[in-house]
Amino acid sequence: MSDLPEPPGLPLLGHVPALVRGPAMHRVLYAWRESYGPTFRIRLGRTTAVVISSPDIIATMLRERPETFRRARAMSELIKEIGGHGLFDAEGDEWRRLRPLAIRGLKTAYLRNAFDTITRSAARLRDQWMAAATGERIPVLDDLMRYTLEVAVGLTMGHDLDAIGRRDEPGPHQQLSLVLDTLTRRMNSPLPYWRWVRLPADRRTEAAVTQLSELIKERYADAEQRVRTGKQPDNYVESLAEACLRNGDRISEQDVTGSVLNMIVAGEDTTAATAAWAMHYLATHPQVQERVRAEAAEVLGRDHYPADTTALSRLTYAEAVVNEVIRLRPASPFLMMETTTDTTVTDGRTELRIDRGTVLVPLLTYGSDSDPERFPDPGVFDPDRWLSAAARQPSHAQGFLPFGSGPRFCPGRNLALMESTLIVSMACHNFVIDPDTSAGPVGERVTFAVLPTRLGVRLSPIPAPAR
Ligand code: HEM
Repeated sequence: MSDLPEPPGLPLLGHVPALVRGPAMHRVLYAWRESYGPTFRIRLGRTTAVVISSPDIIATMLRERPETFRRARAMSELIKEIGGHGLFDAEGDEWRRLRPLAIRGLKTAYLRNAFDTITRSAARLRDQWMAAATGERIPVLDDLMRYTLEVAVGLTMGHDLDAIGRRDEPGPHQQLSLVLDTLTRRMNSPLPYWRWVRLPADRRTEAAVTQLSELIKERYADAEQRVRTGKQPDNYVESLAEACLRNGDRISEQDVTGSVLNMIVAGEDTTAATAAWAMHYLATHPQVQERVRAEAAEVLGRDHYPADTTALSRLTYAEAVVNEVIRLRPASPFLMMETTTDTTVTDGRTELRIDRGTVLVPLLTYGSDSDPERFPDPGVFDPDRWLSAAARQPSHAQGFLPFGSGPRFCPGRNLALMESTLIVSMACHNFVIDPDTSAGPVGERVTFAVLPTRLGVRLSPIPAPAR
């Protein structure tokens, strides 16, 4: 490890200033990857981390969990401290216990009410956009954050937060997006300042987490009652209650609040960012917009959005748009991991010996926007590439893991694709989308997800008879 190349950094702070102040963090890592090769070292304050881009080594790291590799301890501790401990940051036996519960809970939610919950929120969003004046700047990321939060709360707890309708009223939806900002700020801070002094943003984040935890506890108590009377679970908390009452699974109150919060936070910003980037690409690619519109006209007819999952599954071009957005703007381009033991990994060409406790940063999607071997004309936004037979070849997926891989693969992938595809299709079916750069050019900001900044669009409703 000591012979790995390292970009120039500062004494004490190492590479943190370059990562925080430069362009979005993953872009800085990509630039260093170009100069220093597939494996290099960086210093995050006193911690040395190894950045890895070899697809084979990354696949091994993701597969050998939770035994040999884990999420970075520092990050897990921050999530715990903020009160959001759950599946994402659990390790070892705790993770083995929580993972099947989460998978079963999400499956229950998908099967029973995911579609209705998503369309209810999409309908509210459509109404809100319809009510906006033609030509008004629509802050799509904010709107889509409320959409994904509303869906996540509906699916996990069966509760209608109505974050879209009540957008100007106080509530967790006003502050929840601060959670990832706060986590990121704490992660990048050279000192754990929040243990001595809380900034106003820290206090607001903690208040939002407390508020949501109270809601989860309430909903779980109700779910227990319903399940005791023989009701079949309809959502994630009911599924947890059933596992506890019927199967005797050990689930504490903390398991429930943490798991649900964790699920909401893991799914909200990532999916909202993907849908918001999709709106950006649609606005700047009118010919793609036109094709989504033509597909929607054929599949949806006079409906505003798909009537059922069969209609949704026929929106293949809209889904290709989402996949292409994820290729160019993956919401989670890297992970922060750690080894649990001394180990050696290899991709057949190089062998990397890693000491126990070393922080590792696998670049999950490196090259997806620049490698012409896997993605011809990589810089071009071309949804058609996802409709070709080549898109189904395993080599296409090599080194492109936007949802991770192995035993900790993202359990929310299908939900994220459903939510985003529905927005893409609904938006083009109901509106002409134009870019609005009055706030400046669109940029990127990394919290735990890569979010678009200054993104606005203008929406012109398409009169119903014209559809
Ligand atoms: C476009 C949207 C999304 C992206 C790009 C994304 C990406 C990821 C990635 C990269 C991981 C790490 C996987 C690994 O360690 O191998 C992950 C894990 C996770 N995601 Fe997602 N995700 C998205 C949406 C969602 C949604 C909607 C939910 C919840 C409903 C969700 C819940 C989770 C959870 C709970 C984990 C932790 C799983 C575990 O550690 O066992 N994600 N996601």
